[in-house]
Amino acid sequence: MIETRHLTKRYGAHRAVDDLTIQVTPGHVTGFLGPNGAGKSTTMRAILGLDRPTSGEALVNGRRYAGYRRPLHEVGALLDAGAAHGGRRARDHLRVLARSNGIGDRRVDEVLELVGLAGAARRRVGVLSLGMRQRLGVAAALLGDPGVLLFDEPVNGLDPEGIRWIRHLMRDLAGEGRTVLVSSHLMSEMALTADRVIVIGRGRLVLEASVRELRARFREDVLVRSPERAELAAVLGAAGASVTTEDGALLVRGLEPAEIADLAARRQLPVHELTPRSASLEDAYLRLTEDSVEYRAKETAR
Ligand SMILES: Nc1ncnc2c1ncn2[C@@H]1O[C@H](COP(=O)(O)OP(=O)(O)OP(=O)(O)O)[C@@H](O)[C@H]1O
Repeated sequence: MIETRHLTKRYGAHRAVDDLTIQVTPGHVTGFLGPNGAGKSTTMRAILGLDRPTSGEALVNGRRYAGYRRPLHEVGALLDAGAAHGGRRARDHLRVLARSNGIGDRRVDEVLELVGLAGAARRRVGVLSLGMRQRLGVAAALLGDPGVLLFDEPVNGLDPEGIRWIRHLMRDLAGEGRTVLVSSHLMSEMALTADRVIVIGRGRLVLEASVRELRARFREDVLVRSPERAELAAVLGAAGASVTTEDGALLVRGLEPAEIADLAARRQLPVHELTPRSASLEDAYLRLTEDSVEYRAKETAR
């Protein structure tokens, strides 16, 4: 479990994180979303004790990161794939980290195997591809078998196979009951990976919701097909819905799919299709954060 309470981080007069209170619970992948400069990395750094909050606090399992003697057992993080020393061999990089937390070499070999790097254990970090370095970062995060994991933009620069691997890994880790927080500025990516999202803008909380709630909130209409189209349209209209037709289908606003199905069933009107249609999550996200984009290109007049 990760919590921030009234977390504020100021750089000079600029509030990178502004009175942010969030809870990230175990058992699912939580997407941490916001435009560039929204404060995602700063929040993650505060959680990991790398940045000292100006006020408020960030806790992992009820304690500050600095309060843990062997923090790798509590929380693992993938922040910056370039962080490892380039001249060091992959396995040695992990061994140094492991030792500082009382973790033995056997676990090092286990995590190398787990991330598919066993064959590259003796290669120097500097010659590893970006994808392999990302895997090495994940191996480091998993060393202490922690219950809490943070990934900062983990798919950046990865090829499709690498992206699929990391998505599966995050879901598996959450499935094991761990707390998984993953930052991204792409809602489309999070729609595939996350169960819940926390959206921030200009350091402030914009929205905390499940992906399912988000889709429902941005529901546009329900597409309904029925051989008794006219009669069904009249029934739905009488129940307060606004109904239009398109391509032989009814487009219904103002009623939930279950209400539409119940009304049709009561009149014994057959329904061949009932499809709730939402604005794309990407559109929903853009609408949510449009006031908090730090730098925006000016619209060019044509
Ligand atoms: N060390 C620093 N000194 C001064 N300003 C900083 C520092 N670190 C971050 N900031 C500023 O704080 C704000 C939040 O930055 P942060 O990196 O947390 O955002 P982010 O959401 O992770 O963005 P991105 O998606 O671009 O990584 C930005 O305006 C950034 O310029």
